[in-house]
Amino acid sequence: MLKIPLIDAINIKMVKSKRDLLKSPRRRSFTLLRSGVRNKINVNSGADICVVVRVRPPNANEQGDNFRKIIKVVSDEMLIFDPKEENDPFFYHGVQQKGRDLLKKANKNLQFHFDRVFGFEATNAEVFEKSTKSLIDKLMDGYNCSVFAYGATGAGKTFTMIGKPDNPGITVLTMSELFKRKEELSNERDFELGITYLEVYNETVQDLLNPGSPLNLREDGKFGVIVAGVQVKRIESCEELFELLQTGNQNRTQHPTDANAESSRSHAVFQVYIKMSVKTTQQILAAKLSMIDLAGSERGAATGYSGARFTEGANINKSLLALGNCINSLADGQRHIPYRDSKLTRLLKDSLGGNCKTVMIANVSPVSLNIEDTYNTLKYATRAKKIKAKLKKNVVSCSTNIQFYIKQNEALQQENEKLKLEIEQLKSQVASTSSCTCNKMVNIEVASPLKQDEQQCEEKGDSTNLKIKEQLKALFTRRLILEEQIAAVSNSMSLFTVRKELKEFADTRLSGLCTEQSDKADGHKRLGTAMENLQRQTERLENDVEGLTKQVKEVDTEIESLNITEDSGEVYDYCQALRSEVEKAKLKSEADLYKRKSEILSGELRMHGELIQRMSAVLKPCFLQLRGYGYATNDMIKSYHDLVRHCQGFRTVCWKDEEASSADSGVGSTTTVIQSDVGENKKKTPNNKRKYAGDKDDENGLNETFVVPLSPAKQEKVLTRVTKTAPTKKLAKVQPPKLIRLTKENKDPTFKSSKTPQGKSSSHLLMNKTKSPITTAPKPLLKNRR
Ligand SMILES: Nc1ncnc2c1ncn2[C@@H]1O[C@H](COP(=O)(O)OP(=O)(O)OP(=O)(O)O)[C@@H](O)[C@H]1O
Repeated sequence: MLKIPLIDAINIKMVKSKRDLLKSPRRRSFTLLRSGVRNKINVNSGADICVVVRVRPPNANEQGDNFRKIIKVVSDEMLIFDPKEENDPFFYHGVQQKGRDLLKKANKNLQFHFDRVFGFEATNAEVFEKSTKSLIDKLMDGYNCSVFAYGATGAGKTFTMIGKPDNPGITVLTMSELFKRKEELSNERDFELGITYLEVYNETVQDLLNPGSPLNLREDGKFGVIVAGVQVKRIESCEELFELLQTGNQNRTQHPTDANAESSRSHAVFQVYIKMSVKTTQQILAAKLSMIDLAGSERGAATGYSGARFTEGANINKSLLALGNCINSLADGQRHIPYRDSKLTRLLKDSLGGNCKTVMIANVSPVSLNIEDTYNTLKYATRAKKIKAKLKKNVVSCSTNIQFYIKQNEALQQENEKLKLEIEQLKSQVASTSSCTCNKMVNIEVASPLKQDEQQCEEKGDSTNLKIKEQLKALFTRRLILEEQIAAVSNSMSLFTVRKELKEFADTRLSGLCTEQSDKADGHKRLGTAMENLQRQTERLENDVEGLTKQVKEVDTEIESLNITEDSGEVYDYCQALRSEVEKAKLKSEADLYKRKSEILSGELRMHGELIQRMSAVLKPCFLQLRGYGYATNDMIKSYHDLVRHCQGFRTVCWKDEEASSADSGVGSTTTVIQSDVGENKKKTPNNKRKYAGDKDDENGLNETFVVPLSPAKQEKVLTRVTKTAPTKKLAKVQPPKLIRLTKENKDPTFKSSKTPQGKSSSHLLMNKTKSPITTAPKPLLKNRR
């Protein structure tokens, strides 16, 4: 059996003494009434919550003499519950008695005062005028407002809140007033309105405008209660709103009850979010209006339901009990309000008491059939009257506003930069997928002249040209596609080659660094697998290129077979235009390749930079420690200083006979090897500076032999420059230098292989005197390494 939750909730607060606890709830409430407030349950006129009561007219079942009226509306603010029946004379032995019939239950004849009492005849429009219309002012000032419709099932809550299309309820009327006000203030403020329409059914929250899976409630320190995943719909007009409300109501859970054939079995929560920017002050005002049509309270025992209906009723009562408890706690000014007891109270946390202007509409039935429900509702409403609210304007101050905009601006700028970058990336992607683009381009660019030609040809009645052009177009389109494919494949191959080289370098680096054989082996293995993959892919691509090139040849043969020469006139021009399109596409893919290569290489360069930094971080402390403890050999110190100078940008210069060791030291790539032979009479002077090809001021430089690992073209250039320098010319008079291109093949005895880190010899250019300096033991004049 279900309890009557609201009575319990209210009565718990009515316990005055221990003895009261022994009494039944029914007697307890009478105790309260007797103790001073009998016949006048007054409301605290200073209370913040506005409570109005609406008495609905009796329905068809309640008409007639079966039920007596239990509500008498005395004035706009007062009603009498279960009034005394004055015209009900009591006769005893045929004589009219002054007292009442003691066998009949006494009428309660209780006065209830509210902010407003509406009788049968009151329309929705009147209810709106006297209850929720004033909320619009509050909303415009940035205060949250909420409206509750409370009452037993069939008491007229939905009729009051939603109404019918020909008799709209207070939700629609309030909203249309809001729109009216918005229009009036449009010169001063910018408005944004969004609505949500939710239902709480069986302790789950559903979006009525976008039905789906149940939604979760979250609490946010800043924004209060948040319904995760709810869709806020923007609305611009009242008509739009009415449609949305109707849609929502159709999705609402309804089941017939004894009292109402269309009873809503869920709590419907309609919320409007209003954001207003005051144009002059830049203030932002935010407010929320919540309009709640609660599910009808019911007495489980009376309904006699079981199964799903029973659970449904139990949940409705549970949430209404929780709401009653919250109202009691708020009315008593307690600090802890048990909002978390149900989904309904959690959802309405910021709409009930606290920072909110609240209107409660208590709907009651006027006849004795529902006397208990009506009495409970009136007591509930009386209790709610005591809730105090602490209204707080939701204003975003001007300065905060500026900060907000500054932040927003920064965020937007960042986003802008990001988007710019993305656009650039997309552009390059589009360029790299030029195959399709170019394809389209040909089709477009070629199609348009072809169309013009078509017309011209038709005019001239010359269909042969048109036919050839069509053939040409088809062939060149095919060729273009093939060229694109070849370019894509060749580009990939070319990139693979670069990658392979980089991998080889990486392996050499690793070998040079690894101290453990196992590490080396691991590195080699990894590299081996990567290289195998690259090799396989390259081979596959090579096959592809072969096939594609064959196809290109076939296309070319077909084009040639058309025999188009300069004499072919416009057909020739057309053919040339198509050819240049193909060439353009080829050039573009070449450019793409260079771009891609440079990207890879700059990545590698960055990585090298990092690597060097990390190596220095390891090497320097090691060296300092060794030197500090006196373990560093002279060679070590020399090598370290060479390295430092190398890093400073100096090229290392070594004597020819020292070249091998220099190469071994791993700095061979920029080593300039100097071979001196005039040297018999020249002493190695430690303080001599290094000499380079460009040095003009020291004759010592004349006798030097440079071994420069440069490309042949660059070598020639360097040598030309060297031979033209003044001292060199001087020497040339005496003994002109002989240029020898050194390769392994020419087996020149003076050739000394400068080994690359991979151990490969590279071609070097040697400049020395005709007398072979190597045959005599070279005596370096310069001490060029410290
Ligand atoms: N003020 C009124 N004037 C005329 N008819 C009314 C009035 N109030 C309610 N009714 C009628 O009473 C019936 C029940 O009303 P309504 O559906 O609004 O009840 P309810 O409180 O929402 O019930 P439930 O909680 O079960 O959904 C409806 O047919 C409605 O048209």
